[in-house]
Amino acid sequence: MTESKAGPASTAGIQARGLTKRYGNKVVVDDLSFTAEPGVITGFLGPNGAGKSTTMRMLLGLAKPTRGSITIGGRRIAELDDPGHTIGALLDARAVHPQRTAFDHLLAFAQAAGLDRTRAGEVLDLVGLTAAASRRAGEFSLGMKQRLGIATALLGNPGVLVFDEPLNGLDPEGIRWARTLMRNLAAEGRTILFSSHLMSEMELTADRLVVIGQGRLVAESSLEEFVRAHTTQIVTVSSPAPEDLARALGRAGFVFDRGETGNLLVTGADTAIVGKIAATEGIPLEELTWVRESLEDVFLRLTHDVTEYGSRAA
Ligand SMILES: Nc1ncnc2c1ncn2[C@@H]1O[C@H](COP(=O)(O)OP(=O)(O)OP(=O)(O)O)[C@@H](O)[C@H]1O
Repeated sequence: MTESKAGPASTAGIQARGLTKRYGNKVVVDDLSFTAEPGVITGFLGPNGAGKSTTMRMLLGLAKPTRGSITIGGRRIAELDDPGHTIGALLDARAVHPQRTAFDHLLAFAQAAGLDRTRAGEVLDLVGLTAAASRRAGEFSLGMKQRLGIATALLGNPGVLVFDEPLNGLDPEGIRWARTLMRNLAAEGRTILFSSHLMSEMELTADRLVVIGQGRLVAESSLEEFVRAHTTQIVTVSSPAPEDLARALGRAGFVFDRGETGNLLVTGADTAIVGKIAATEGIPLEELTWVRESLEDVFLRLTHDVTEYGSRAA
């Protein structure tokens, strides 16, 4: 391979259009449309069972859509001239032959794809596994298996990379490494689609978010827009006369919850308004500050209604 160390041979985006998958009576992916663009890390976020893996499997031609399509640059995987150089994927890091060494694992994939054996060494290096090249994959920790899976996905130097829960099992240093790697791959113009069920992982890694719940699209936007559109500001206020304060806020039409320390959590207000109400009514205050709803809370709220396992996610 001559182009293996340079950028990808070609890049294209991923487009899902009305993608639907039914298993028996169950619709697991439901009329899903989204895009993932070159040069961008697209985070594919959804609770357990939301349909992320099924969507990725349809992209890779491992499951057949019941309706709709998911394509790379407008072409289904079966229609690509050179799929091995176009798309690489990590679907299940545990799917390794336990007796094979890391190098032999990569060599087997490289040979099947018609790649030079030197490429196996190159990708081992890229994922920091050179020192473990002759160790059996069966002895690897999940984090090391994730690295090996990422190396396998990179073998053909593809322009499109699909990673299913790549941060699972990685330690903090490994997570930082994977984030930097994805960022560098995107900076080279590649399309990166990576899934997670944790907003905290997305928050620090993704540029754009595609959020799904029970197979349906819940949100698709840049991370910035997502924050702007969905996070609400909550004012936390406490007083030695909490019932007077609660009545005053209620009269002013504000919605609030009661916090654990006797404080009131007011949604849709700012500190100036709450302070003014208290001052007008002569109610003394002990604390008056605001907190932004966490993105994890936003994600749980948005997906709760459409989430089969909503009660378990709490
Ligand atoms: N081959 C199959 N036959 C029947 N049902 C399936 C099949 N594959 C997936 N499902 C069901 O489809 C739903 C979506 O599963 P999928 O693995 O795509 O979700 P996910 O978002 O990747 O979740 P997780 O994070 O738990 O892997 C689940 O209810 C799952 O049980």
